[in-house]
Amino acid sequence: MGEQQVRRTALELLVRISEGGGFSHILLHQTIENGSFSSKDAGLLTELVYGTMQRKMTIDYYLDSFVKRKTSPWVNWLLSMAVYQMVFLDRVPDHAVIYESVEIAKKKGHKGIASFVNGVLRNIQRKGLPSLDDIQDPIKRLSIETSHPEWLVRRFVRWYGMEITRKMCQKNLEHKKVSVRIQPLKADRDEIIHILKKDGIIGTASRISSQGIVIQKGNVIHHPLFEHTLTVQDESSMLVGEMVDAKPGMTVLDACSAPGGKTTHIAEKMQNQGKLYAYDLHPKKAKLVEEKARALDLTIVEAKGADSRNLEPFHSPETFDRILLDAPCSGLGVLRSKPEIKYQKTSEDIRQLKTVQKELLQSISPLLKKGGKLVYSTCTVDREENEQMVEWFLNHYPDFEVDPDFSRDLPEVCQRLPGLSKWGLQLFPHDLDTDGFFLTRLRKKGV
Ligand SMILES: C[S@@+](CC[C@H](N)C(=O)[O-])C[C@H]1O[C@@H](n2cnc3c(N)ncnc32)[C@H](O)[C@@H]1O
Repeated sequence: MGEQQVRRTALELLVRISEGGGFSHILLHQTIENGSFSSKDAGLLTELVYGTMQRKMTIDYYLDSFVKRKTSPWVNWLLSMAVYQMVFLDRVPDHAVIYESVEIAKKKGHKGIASFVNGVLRNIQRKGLPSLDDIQDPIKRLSIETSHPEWLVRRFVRWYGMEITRKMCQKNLEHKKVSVRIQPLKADRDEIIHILKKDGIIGTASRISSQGIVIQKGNVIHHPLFEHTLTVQDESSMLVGEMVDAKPGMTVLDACSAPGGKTTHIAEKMQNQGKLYAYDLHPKKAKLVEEKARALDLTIVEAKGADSRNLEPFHSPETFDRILLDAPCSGLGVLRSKPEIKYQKTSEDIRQLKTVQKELLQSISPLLKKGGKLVYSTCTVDREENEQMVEWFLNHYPDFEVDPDFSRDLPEVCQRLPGLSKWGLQLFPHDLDTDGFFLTRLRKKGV
């Protein structure tokens, strides 16, 4: 496949993602799996899609003074992709970027569009880009410089201050390393690191989970160990499995389980002994949990499609030793792998999600045994969905408290992070190079 075909595919994906036709990481994965991409082509495709999407607001700022007429979405994305390569990538010389972009414009549009694209890009080359220093307001500047909508930057700054917000927004522009979790009933972490090394994949032991390996070099997805022994999982998510504190023989509920990364981790911690009920609102997604558990030989998992706001027909009060509520959330912690989220989410979405989070907490909490533990987690950096949600819950359910052992039980590397508060731990992406993530562990009083 030639580079021009890769660029055309990248353009199609960018248009689709921006029109809400799918998440970037899923579409990229499917396109690469189904197409005949060499690993070099797959690398370029990923770079173009992620890079252009990540930097869209900065690129729009640059393009603004050069594009004086309304353009169709694909032309806008074609120009954006070209600017991304000219400004942020060294690998292709500008004249080649302009040539390729004009060729694509000719094929996809007509001569007029091709000459418009040529004109804009040559103008940029000749005149240079406007300076970001012209933006006086520091919030606006950070917003444009790091491509995060202004309302979001204001929200972050209000809660976490300018310094943390800046570090987080800058981190969100970087590539994220892949990490995997080993199935400990099948393999030993050091052994796996050794096997991977022999196959040219360099992995290092996670500081967050005893089962985690951070991949420093190489592609683990096509390794024969994948699927039956290894699960791709961000280290922040592994922290959940560590903190649920599930033991062999317990009865455990995972209320929002799909696609099953945390369910299977908990089942591993239980050494596949006891019972683990895993629900998800969408039966199709619950099937994924079942498949994942089967692939890892974890037979204690029973996955079902159900609304966890109404589990009464299935379970009596005070049934579970442990409950995980990995709640549906705004996803503002995973902007490195789903950059489009930052442009699509609204404060109204957050308001609606908070209602669901509250309803879930209300309905599952009676199912926990006295003395039992409930982990509440989200993959977002949003105080309303995190700390304030915990505060609301504890105010309304005085039979719960933040587990006094919560911070003591955290891995050492998490114990002095700035996001640790009396409500739980807010991990920022720049803290430990993970996703942004929140978790807390609550305990039902009475024993
Ligand atoms: C953050 S994801 C869970 C990720 C999962 N714990 C993992 O580690 O793979 C939240 C999940 O909650 C599910 N969900 C949303 N509302 C729900 C509800 N009312 N009852 C059960 N599941 C729900 C969504 O379908 C989604 O799969």
